[in-house]
Amino acid sequence: MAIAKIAPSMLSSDFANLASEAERMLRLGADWLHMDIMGLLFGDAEEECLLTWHFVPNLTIGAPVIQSLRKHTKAYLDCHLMVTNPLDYVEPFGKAGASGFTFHIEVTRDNWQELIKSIKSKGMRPGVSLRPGTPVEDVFPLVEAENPVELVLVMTVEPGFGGQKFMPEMMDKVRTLREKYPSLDIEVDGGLGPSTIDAAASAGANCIVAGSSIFGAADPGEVISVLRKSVVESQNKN
Ligand SMILES: O=C(CO)[C@H](O)[C@H](O)COP(=O)(O)O
Ligand SMILES: [Fe+2]
Repeated sequence: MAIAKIAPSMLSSDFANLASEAERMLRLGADWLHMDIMGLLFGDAEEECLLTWHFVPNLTIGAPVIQSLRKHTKAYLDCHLMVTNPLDYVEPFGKAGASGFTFHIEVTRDNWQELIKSIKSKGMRPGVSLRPGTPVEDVFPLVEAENPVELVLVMTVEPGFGGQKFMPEMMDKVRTLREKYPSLDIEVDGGLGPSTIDAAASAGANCIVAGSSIFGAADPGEVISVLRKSVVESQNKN
């Protein structure tokens, strides 16, 4: 059975105090720290990408920040790369101490085999993510490959920003993946919190990313335990 992992999205933390925010999340029960890397070239149309030079309309952090944080924690750093050229970042993220390296399928149609191999060669765990408009079938070959991804991240908001509304219709993708791959790590990301977790957990998600609902709560530790309880209870029912 895929183990429950609660991953606070550090995008909602106080970046000026990243090390202490990370330590606080781990002390409150987090399993992983989700690091949102947003940068060059992420757009719906290739032409749009070339014009805007962004994959999402935002910029966050890069490998130097991962390297700095790594000096303060041994935690699993679950890196979600919203960039159009992930292959260029494998080496710097590997050197910086990233644990998981999740890239987007939309920008890796031609080179995902090379990318997975490269991620593993740098000692990281490969994952693939899909935007809300991308069909779930697109990631099947990557899970079934001889050298497969070990995690599928189903975006439950349009990538780019924290604090958006959860898209329940994405749960069909999670259900499909869970039926096909009983022990796969299936991660959901965007708008997760106490009011949406049951939908994700009952669909079969086991890795839960949550930013604003944890960092914005009066009692973040309580939110982490509510998220975990929902995943564990759903798994026990099945
Ligand atoms: O990948 C992301 C955005 O692209 C973030 O991980 C995600 O939005 C988490 O934030 P929140 O829980 O506040 O929705
Ligand atoms: Fe993310």
